[in-house]
Formats: sequence, C-alpha cells, structure tokens
Amino acid sequence: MTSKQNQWIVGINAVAAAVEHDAENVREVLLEAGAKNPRIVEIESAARRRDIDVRRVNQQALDGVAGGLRHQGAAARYAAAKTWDENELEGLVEAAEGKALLLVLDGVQDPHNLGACLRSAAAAGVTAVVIPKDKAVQVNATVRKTSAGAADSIPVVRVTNLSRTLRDLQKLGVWIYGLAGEADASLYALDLRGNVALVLGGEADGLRRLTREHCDQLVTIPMPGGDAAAGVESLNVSVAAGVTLFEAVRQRIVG
Ligand SMILES: C[S@@+](CC[C@H](N)C(=O)[O-])C[C@H]1O[C@@H](n2cnc3c(N)ncnc32)[C@H](O)[C@@H]1O
Repeated sequence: MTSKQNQWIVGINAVAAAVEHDAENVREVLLEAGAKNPRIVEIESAARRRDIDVRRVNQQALDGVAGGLRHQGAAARYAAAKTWDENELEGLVEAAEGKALLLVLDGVQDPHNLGACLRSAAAAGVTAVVIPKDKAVQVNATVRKTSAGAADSIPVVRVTNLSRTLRDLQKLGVWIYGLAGEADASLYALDLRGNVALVLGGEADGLRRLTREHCDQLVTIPMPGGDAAAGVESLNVSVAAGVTLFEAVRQRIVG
C-alpha cells in the first residue's frame, strides 16, 4: 500500500468505516458538540477504544473541513489515503482461490459514480476494484463520502496500464468480460462463478478500444425498454455495475 497527503473524510458511514477498518491512518475525529445520534456516540467510543483523538466541535468547524459536502456531524482526518499497489493484485486473486470477483472501471469520471460503484462492489463482496491512474477520477473525499465507507473497506487498486493489467489477470486464469450495450451476448447467459473480471466503461466514451480488445468476451445487459428514440441508450455506469455484480452474486449463491 502507498499513502498520500492528509485529507478529511466526512459523513457518518465514511467516518465509522475509517475508524473501524483503517484506524492506524485516522489522526483525529471531529464530532458535532451535543449530537446525540447513536451512530455518532458509537463512533466516539470506537475511536476512543482505538486511541484516536476525538474532539467535539461546533457545526462551523465541521462545515470548514467538509468543503461543501454534507458531514452529518462527523469528520475524520486521514494521515494517509490508503491505496493498493498493482503488484498486490496477484496476491488478492490467488487468495480468492478460484472465485475472484473483480470490478474494473475504465475511465469513470464522476466521483459520485465511482463512489456508488465502490459501495455496490463492497456489498457484493468483490476481491478488488481496479481503476486506471490516469484519465479517471481517483478516490477523493467525494468518492469516500458517496461510497459510504466502502472506499476504505475494499482494495481499490490503481494501475498504470489497464490493458497490461487485463493481460496479467488472464495469465492468472481470470476471465475478462467487457460490458458493452451493443454486444450480442447476454449477461444472463454467462457463468460468473469462477475467477472473473467485469470491465465497465466511462460515462461518455464507454470502453476504450484497447480495453475492448483485451476482453475475452463483450456482453450486454438486456434493456427491453432501451431505445434511442426514448433517449435511454445505456444504463448509468454505477447501475450497470450493480446489475452485473449482483448477477455474479446470485450465481454464486445458487451454486
Ligand atoms: C453510461 S455507459 C457509457 C455509454 C457510452 N456512450 C458508450 O458508448 O458506451 C457506461 C458504461 O456502463 C456499462 N453499460 C451501461 N449500459 C449497459 C448495458 N445495457 N449493457 C452493458 N453494459 C452497459 C458499459 O460498460 C458502459 O461503458
């Protein structure tokens, strides 16, 4: 793992997850003075148990660190933004023992979409989420907040060259499915129970050409109501990620 500069994360879920999963990187927690919300009280005792400094402050102080985001009376200062290095991906796949479930995002730009993807990915129990280091939104304060803590509880692996990563994953026995609305094969015809990577494209451009070329198969999520005339040509990337991940979850539960 590598680390970056100090940054604030805000919101009850994000702060609770940081305190629970990443206490060594949380330098202090600010909670609204007088707030009786039981979740805030829980955060306070969890932080104190882990020897994290806790200060009760007024709303203005929280507004000041939240930078316009809704803080819900809770903020935490990170000494380090935790990120995973690409050479850790192999170990994560191997530890999944033939059942790795990877979400790969090829150039998502909107922090709310990335946050929503991370939240669904965590709920689906993914092995890791892979994002490119360039030309894509990174895990920032808005992503952390939107992800409801997921950004700190699952491995988010940043890679330099997505095509090379997909090739390396193939060598590890991971089957690469690219999600593309115009593909012929249906998501619901796939077997998603083994090592799989689900690759989704960015909001405007979808999957890049090189990324497509490195997929073993392109597949579509059938949209019976999808119609250019109706203005609905594709799903939002975070919705597509949710549908795809939870089809994999369904198959893994049914067996
Ligand atoms: C908003 S869409 C991108 C639309 C973009 N204009 C394009 O040409 O692909 C973002 C991503 O969500 C996924 N996606 C959205 N709708 C989909 C569908 N019906 N089937 C498969 N993937 C879909 C794809 O991976 C797509 O790249």
